[in-house]
Parts: sequence; C-alpha cells; structure tokens
Amino acid sequence: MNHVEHIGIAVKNLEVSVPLFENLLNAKCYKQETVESEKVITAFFKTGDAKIELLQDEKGDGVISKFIERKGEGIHHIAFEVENIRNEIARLKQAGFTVLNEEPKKGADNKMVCFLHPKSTNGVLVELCEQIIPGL
Ligand SMILES: CC[C@H](C(=O)O)C(=O)SCCNC(=O)CCNC(=O)[C@H](O)C(C)(C)COP(=O)(O)OP(=O)(O)OC[C@H]1O[C@@H](n2cnc3c(N)ncnc32)[C@H](O)[C@@H]1OP(=O)(O)O
Ligand SMILES: [Co+2]
Repeated sequence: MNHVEHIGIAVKNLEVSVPLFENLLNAKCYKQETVESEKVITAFFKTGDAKIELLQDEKGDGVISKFIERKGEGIHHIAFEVENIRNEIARLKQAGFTVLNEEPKKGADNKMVCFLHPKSTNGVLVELCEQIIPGL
C-alpha cells in the first residue's frame, strides 16, 4: 500500500456539501464525476497527497443511501493507492481478507479499484486504487 489515496465521505446532497468542504478545506472541488456502476456521483478535493471524495447516491437506491440510513452522513471508506491491484488482491486474499470484487473495476478519477469487506478489516471499508496511465 503506497499511501492514502482518498477518504470517501457519504453525503446526502453535493449541492450542500461541496460548498461546505470548499470552505472547510479552503480549496475548490476540482472534479465531479458520476460512476454509473456504483450509482454514485463523486466530488473531489486535493488535500496534499491525499484527496477527499464526497459521495452522493445518483438515484437514492445505492450503497451510499443505505449507509446514510444506517449510520448517517460521514466517513464511508478509506482508499489506498497500490502499484499493482491484481497483485494486491492476490496478496490480501492469501492473507485472509474478503475481497468484494476480485476483478478490478473502473472507479472515479482514472483509477481501477476494488473493495475489501469491512467485516474482514475491523469494520473499515477499504478501497484499493491503481492509477490508470493513459495509453498503457
Ligand atoms: C468506485 C467509485 C468510487 C471511487 O473511489 O472510485 C467509490 O469509492 S464508490 C463507493 C461506493 N461503493 C462501494 O462502497 C462498493 C463496496 N461496498 C459494498 O459492496 C457494500 O457497501 C458493503 C458490502 C460494504 C456493505 O453492503 P451492505 O450494507 O448491503 O451489506 P450488509 O448490510 O451485509 O452490511 C454488512 C456489514 O457492513 C457494514 N457496513 C456497510 N457499509 C459499511 C462501511 N462503508 N463502512 C463500515 N461498515 C460498513 C454494515 O453496517 C454491516 O455491519 P453490521 O455489523 O452487520 O451492521
Ligand atoms: Co472511493
């Protein structure tokens, strides 16, 4: 694991939360991106080496809504940047962690991602991210 790539924060309404985090961080949101496969709309802020990723459900029937119903708005997951996501998946499976998607999937902000089940990581939803290098 290289470094924390982003902290995912579940929010009800990006129209409210983006300005709030722009004030909090004194930084502009640099990208909003919908990830159809996850039914989420994301909003990104750069904070040094790590990013903040705000997440709103696209239609209100996805994992973010379910999370908010259960736990309210707040930190949803921690994402780590890895060199080679397939190698990391194999290593983590071998180490006994529960990988939710063994085939990496396209995430937001030019990444291939996978998730570990929080039941295998002391209750923390962990995301692995490998940066997609255009043209490779
Ligand atoms: C990929 C685009 C973007 C990016 O960065 O590029 C994203 O980050 S998208 C983020 C949204 N997508 C995901 O989170 C995908 C992975 N998540 C899942 O598959 C589910 O949310 C899962 C399996 C973690 C939980 O699903 P669900 O709540 O339906 O399962 P259970 O009801 O069986 O809950 C199991 C157990 O887990 C606890 N839980 C749920 N969500 C979280 C969480 N975010 N952090 C910690 N714990 C979580 C839940 O409370 C249950 O625990 P229990 O003790 O039984 O109550
Ligand atoms: Co994420």
